[in-house]
Formats: sequence, C-alpha cells, structure tokens
Amino acid sequence: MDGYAVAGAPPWRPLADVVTAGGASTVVLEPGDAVRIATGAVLPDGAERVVRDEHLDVTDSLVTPLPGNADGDDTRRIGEDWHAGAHLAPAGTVVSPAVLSTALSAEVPSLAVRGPLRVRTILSGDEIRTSGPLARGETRDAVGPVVASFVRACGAEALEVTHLRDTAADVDALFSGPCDADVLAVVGGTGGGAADRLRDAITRAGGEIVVGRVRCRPGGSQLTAVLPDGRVVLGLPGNPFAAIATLVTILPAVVDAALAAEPSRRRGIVHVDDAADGARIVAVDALPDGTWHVRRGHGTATLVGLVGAAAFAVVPPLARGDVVCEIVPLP
Ligand SMILES: Nc1nc2c(c(=O)[nH]1)N[C@H]1C(S)=C(S)[C@@H](COP(=O)(O)OP(=O)(O)OC[C@H]3O[C@@H](n4cnc5c(N)ncnc54)[C@H](O)[C@@H]3O)O[C@H]1N2
Ligand code: MOO
Repeated sequence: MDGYAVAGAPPWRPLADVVTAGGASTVVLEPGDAVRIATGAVLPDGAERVVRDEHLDVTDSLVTPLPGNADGDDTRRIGEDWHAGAHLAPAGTVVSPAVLSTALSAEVPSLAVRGPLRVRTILSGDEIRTSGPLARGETRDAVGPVVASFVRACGAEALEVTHLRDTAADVDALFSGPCDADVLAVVGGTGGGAADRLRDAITRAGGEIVVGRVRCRPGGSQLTAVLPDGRVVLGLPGNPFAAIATLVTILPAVVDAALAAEPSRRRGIVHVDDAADGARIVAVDALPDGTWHVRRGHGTATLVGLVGAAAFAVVPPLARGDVVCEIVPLP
C-alpha cells in the first residue's frame, strides 16, 4: 500500500527518504520513525508495519494515525497468498490464461500438462478436388480449408489436412503407417456403401469401433474407433454440414477423455417447433433474451446453413417447445 512504514508507537517523525518498489533501500528506521513507502516496495529495516495514506494525518514534522486507525497494518507478507505445497489448480484444469498467470505468481516455471490432442483431418473420396477447376463428377472440397477452425474450437491442435484415395490399400496405409496425430478425423466413407472402405479398414487394422452409428441427423453414419496404438479414428459423414456438426459434437468428448478434463457442456433453451424421433444437430441463432432459435434447414451438402449462425444445438429425440439443449458455439 502507498503510505508510511513505521517503527514504534505513534506519532512518528517523517524521514526525508522515500522507499520505492524495485529499488534496494538503505533506510533504517528507529523507534518513532516513519518513512514514505510505495506499494510493492520492500519494507525497510527496523519497520514494524505499514499504514496506508488514507489512515494518516501527515505534516512536515509529524505522522499521526487518524482516529480509529491506530493499529492497522497494510504490510503484504511474503507467501501470504498461499502456503508451500498449496494446490492452486486441481489436476485436469484447462491451462487457461488465469492458470498460467497464477503459475507465474507462484514462481512455478513448468507445469505437467496433457495435450493438446493433435488432430489430422483426412479427406476421402476420389471425386473430391482441393484445387484447380472441377471436371465433370468432381466436387469441390468444402471442408479441408475450414476444418482447423472447428478443431481448434474443440480445444485440439489441427495438423495439416491430407487427401486419401478410395482404395483399400490407401486406407490400410493410413492406419498402419507412422503418424504424428492422436486423432484421425476421416471425412466421408462412413456410410458403408460401394466406395466406403473405412469400417473394414479399421477392423483389418485391429481397431475397435466404439461407436458404430448414432441415432442422430445429420451424422447418423458417424463412427468413433480406437486403433491398437491408442489413436482415435473419427469417421465424419462426407456431407460438409454433417462432417462439421459431427466433429464439433464428438471431438470435445474425445479431448476431455484423453486429457482427463472435466466435461464442460454449455446448455441453453432452444425453441423447437417440431419433434423428431432421433436427436438432431441444428444451426441456431441467439435471441436477445438469451434463448435460441432454430434456423430453417438447408440440407447437409454445404455449410450455407451455418453462414452467420451463432451455434449448433443438439436437440434430444422427441423434444418440442422450449427445450434445454447442448449448445456448441461456432468459431
Ligand atoms: N443408402 C443410403 N445412402 C446414404 C445415406 C443413407 O442414409 N442411406 N445417407 C447419406 C448421408 S446423409 C450422408 S452424410 C452420407 C454419409 O456417407 P459417407 O460418410 O460415406 O460420405 P461420402 O459418401 O463419402 O460423401 C457424402 C457426400 O459428401 C461429399 N463430400 C465428401 N467429402 C467432401 C468434402 N471434403 N467437401 C465437399 N463435399 C464432400 C461427397 O462427394 C458426397 O456427395 O451418405 C449418404 N448416403
Ligand atoms: O449424415 Mo448425412 O448425416 O444426414 O448429411
């Protein structure tokens, strides 16, 4: 506190010196002395306490406590914020700016951390074209260039996107080769149709399909699998809206599980007009009263239904009216 460092009983004699923060002071107080001190300065030798300016009457020759403030002490003592060995953040806490700043205050130079999870997105489909003009039968890649934003919004690190040809050998190589990723997010090939080789390849690689399908639209054909080396495979349905909706609803759960983090799901009230048998992932707009409004459906072939939208909402099966839903904010 800005005030006076004092020694002995009041009133005190003010010394001419000023003790400032960061400097090495040579001031020594005798009983009856007071010296002006700045917030953050080290208490000078001989000082017994600090009294803040607001609690003092100061003249050229005398420093006197104001009535009712005779005994106050505004000294900040080393270690007063926490004791040695104190737990400042429980295991599993996300390393937020507050955690980093607290570690700095506590002179903790390094932290044991898990993650971030590294996610590699793999585009599948011989028809998918990432650059150059489209030939007949080709489809513009509308996921690769934007997927990193969504991966990062899930708290994971996005590695570069690769493109896989629709051959069994290429899909096998994806799962058997060395890899710098913790999660392989494969776009397309989840359906099990003529050209979809993902499920068989996971089985051939000795992987276990943990979630084979989900009663949800879009994203019903999504899968979550674990390879023998622990890597997680997310099969994202190929239609871009389905791929992104699936990614942002399933990847956070994988991140939480891998990092032993406490799941934190945001919820909100969504106005739902019609009920459906299964769960739905819908784009929503924020209303001024803090509730959410379902957007008109646009199909899943593009992300046009997300343009300007604030979030996805996961609407539970059969729900209608004002429904509490999981809200997944969009990046
Ligand atoms: N008999 C059925 N067939 C399909 C069904 C069904 O219920 N019964 N569902 C359809 C839906 S909905 C989806 S979604 C897909 C999911 O299957 P896949 O994951 O195997 O997806 P693909 O067939 O590989 O691709 C679907 C569609 O998306 C296009 N695509 C793929 N990647 C991209 C990309 N990076 N950028 C833009 N577009 C992409 C791809 O060309 C296909 O047109 O199954 C349906 N079939
Ligand atoms: O999974 Mo498709 O999931 O409805 O576009």
